[in-house]
Amino acid sequence: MEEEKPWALISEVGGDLGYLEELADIVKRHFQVVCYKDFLQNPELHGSRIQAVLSWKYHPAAEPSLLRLLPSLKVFASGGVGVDHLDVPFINSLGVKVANTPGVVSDSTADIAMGLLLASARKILQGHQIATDPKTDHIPQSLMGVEVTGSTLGIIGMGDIGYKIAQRSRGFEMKILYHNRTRRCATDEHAVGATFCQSLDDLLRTSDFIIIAVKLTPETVGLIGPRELSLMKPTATLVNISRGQVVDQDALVRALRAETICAAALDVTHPEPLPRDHPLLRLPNVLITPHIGINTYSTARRIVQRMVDNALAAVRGSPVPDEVKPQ
Ligand SMILES: O=C(O)[C@H](O)CO
Repeated sequence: MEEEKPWALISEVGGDLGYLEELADIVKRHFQVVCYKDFLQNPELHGSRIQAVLSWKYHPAAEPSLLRLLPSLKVFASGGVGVDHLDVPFINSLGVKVANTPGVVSDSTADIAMGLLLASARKILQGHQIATDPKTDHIPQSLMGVEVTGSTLGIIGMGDIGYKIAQRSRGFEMKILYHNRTRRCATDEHAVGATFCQSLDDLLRTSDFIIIAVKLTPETVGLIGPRELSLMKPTATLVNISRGQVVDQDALVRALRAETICAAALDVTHPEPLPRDHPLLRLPNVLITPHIGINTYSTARRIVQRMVDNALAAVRGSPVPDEVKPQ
């Protein structure tokens, strides 16, 4: 007789995890699935049998009051690499493991960083607007962009994503500087031609493009504040694909308004989305995307498969491949 599949709680199909039926199907191969809204209809019935939560970005089941309704829960399997939306020590204190999906998100996140850099430097969105505006019959001078090829790129945070960004920048013959808590080994540096910059200030002073790829931790909150922005060249562009909290947004607005830096391209903000009247949404030298760094079909499939692998391991009592330990 086939063994009964364990139960998992996911978001509603059409919601985050299940935005493609296909993604929910990957989970359903291994789990009996309860969607969040069905769970809320009858928390007593479902709560006692759910052993895994599979969550993509923020999930309301991460709230302590809800977690307490899941006495059989063994694992909170989160999609993506950042777990800043989860209270890991609290979840662990309930005997529940936390897992993320590092590695599988790096390529698509590095791609979006390069996409933002290029789109901002070469004013691709403004170009599209002009090209599609029926009233426009000339190309304004303001559409002159910044040359990417041969420029200096400063990468803040040289983990997997930062490294993939460096690999991509080589194709643009960029001079690559990086700042990281720990220096990469000489082989890694050589392979991408990256130079370690112990001093963040030096990196900020010399880079034409700066990409932030650090994790959100208490140490990185506000890492780029008024002082750091003031060190950047007036021709420099700041790209953030990490978390909004790493940049002091008020200071960024001031720097962009005063044009003490040239532009910013942000896949992340704080909060997300920004209030509709936020000044960052009105500035002509800002490009914003709604945290879509990992949003590709193949990355999504890999993430969900990885969440399933982590969840199954926890349910079976095996070591969880991507377990996140409290910092
Ligand atoms: O952390 C990540 O992997 C992405 O930013 C999605 O949250």
